[in-house]
Amino acid sequence: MPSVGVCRWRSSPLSAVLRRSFVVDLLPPSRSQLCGAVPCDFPSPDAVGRRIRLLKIWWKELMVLGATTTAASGVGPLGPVLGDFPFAEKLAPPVVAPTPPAPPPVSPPANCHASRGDAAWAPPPHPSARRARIKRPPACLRLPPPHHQHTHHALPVIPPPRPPSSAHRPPSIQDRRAMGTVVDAPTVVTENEEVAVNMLGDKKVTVVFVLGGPGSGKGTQCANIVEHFGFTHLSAGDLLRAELKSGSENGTMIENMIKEGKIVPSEVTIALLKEAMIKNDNDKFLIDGFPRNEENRAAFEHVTKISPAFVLFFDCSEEEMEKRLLGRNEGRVDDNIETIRKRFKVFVESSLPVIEYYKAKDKVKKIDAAKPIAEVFEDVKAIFAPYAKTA
Ligand SMILES: Nc1ncnc2c1ncn2[C@@H]1O[C@H](COP(=O)(O)OP(=O)(O)O)[C@@H](O)[C@H]1O
Ligand SMILES: O=c1ccn([C@@H]2O[C@H](COP(=O)(O)OP(=O)(O)O)[C@@H](O)[C@H]2O)c(=O)[nH]1
Repeated sequence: MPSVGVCRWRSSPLSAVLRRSFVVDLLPPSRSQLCGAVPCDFPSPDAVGRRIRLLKIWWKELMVLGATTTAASGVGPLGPVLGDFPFAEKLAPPVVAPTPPAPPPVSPPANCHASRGDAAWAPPPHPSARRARIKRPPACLRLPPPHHQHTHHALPVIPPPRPPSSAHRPPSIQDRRAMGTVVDAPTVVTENEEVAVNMLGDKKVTVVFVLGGPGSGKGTQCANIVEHFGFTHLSAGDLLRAELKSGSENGTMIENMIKEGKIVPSEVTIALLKEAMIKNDNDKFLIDGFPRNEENRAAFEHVTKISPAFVLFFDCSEEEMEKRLLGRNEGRVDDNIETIRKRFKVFVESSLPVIEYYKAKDKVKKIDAAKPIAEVFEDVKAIFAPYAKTA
């Protein structure tokens, strides 16, 4: 039974908050048999030690199950990664807790609809996992079987970007990246709700994604919406530009991606958006220029547990957008004809599918953005009327 356990570690893109994250992607069937992703934020070397010990125990369990490992670029098998872990040498000789015997076969609880052998079902938490107080979802919430799949899950929906060449094709690196994003407490993102139990805890937030090609007028209209409807404007592009100016460790990478019109890795952008939302007291956010691809979308929903109230889509011809961008005069490194053409291509290939995704959920409000600014805003106002400031 070829099961695959993959592990990687990474540091937060925010240099100010140096938190190490260990992510284990367990691909089916191990994922359901064991524990899914292991959420590990490491505030201190002691905590690192505890988590490493836990991971080692889980690793042994995988071995008991006959798992094999697969290495792929940027992702390493668990064993070597543990050895490479930067804090490992700071630990006293690692005390590996005695591995309890593999748990005996257990039947699913009566109130669980999944049956034994069903990929959705998993045995109860291993005692060692309980000791470490890792939050685990109820067994029934883990990996629903295909015929029960809903759009939102405790685990991210991995969109099918291309048909698998064989039934057992392992997920791509992009799939794994989307799957492996760290979560603190698996929670279901609710459908058709403007707000959900989310990363902001009890604070209910309304999020509107503002999408459209480069130069379609997203930023211009967001400024109007802020003024009239009291939203907070979070431009993903502006956050990335600020991050690169701050001298962040990701600065060079961000700069290169922007110059090339490419999409910055999700974890970087999402960390910035997340931080901005947490810092802000407002409960209404316009997220401008994000998500730019399907991976951005799945990772954002997975990490924040926030589903947008709707998507405001500024529809505009490339000809008009090109004219506007060349006349924008903001000194941006990407407002040159060569990069503009690349950005258009990325928009069509990567961002339009996100709009299609939300269209299928009836969440897209399309605006004719080719009209003059004031006329576009008249259409925008009609959409935002329910959010009119009451004060
Ligand atoms: N409806 C419009 N008609 C003409 N020019 C516009 C319109 N909307 C925005 N612009 C101008 O086009 C440029 C790009 O707009 P911007 O809001 O920065 O686009 P985006 O945020 O989508 O990249 C800016 O110089 C802006 O003043
Ligand atoms: O979520 C985002 C938003 C922006 N960008 C990068 O930032 C650039 C500028 O984006 P912005 O939204 O500021 O401008 P637009 O292209 O919409 O005019 C893009 O081309 C990308 O390289 C990104 O990678 N991810």
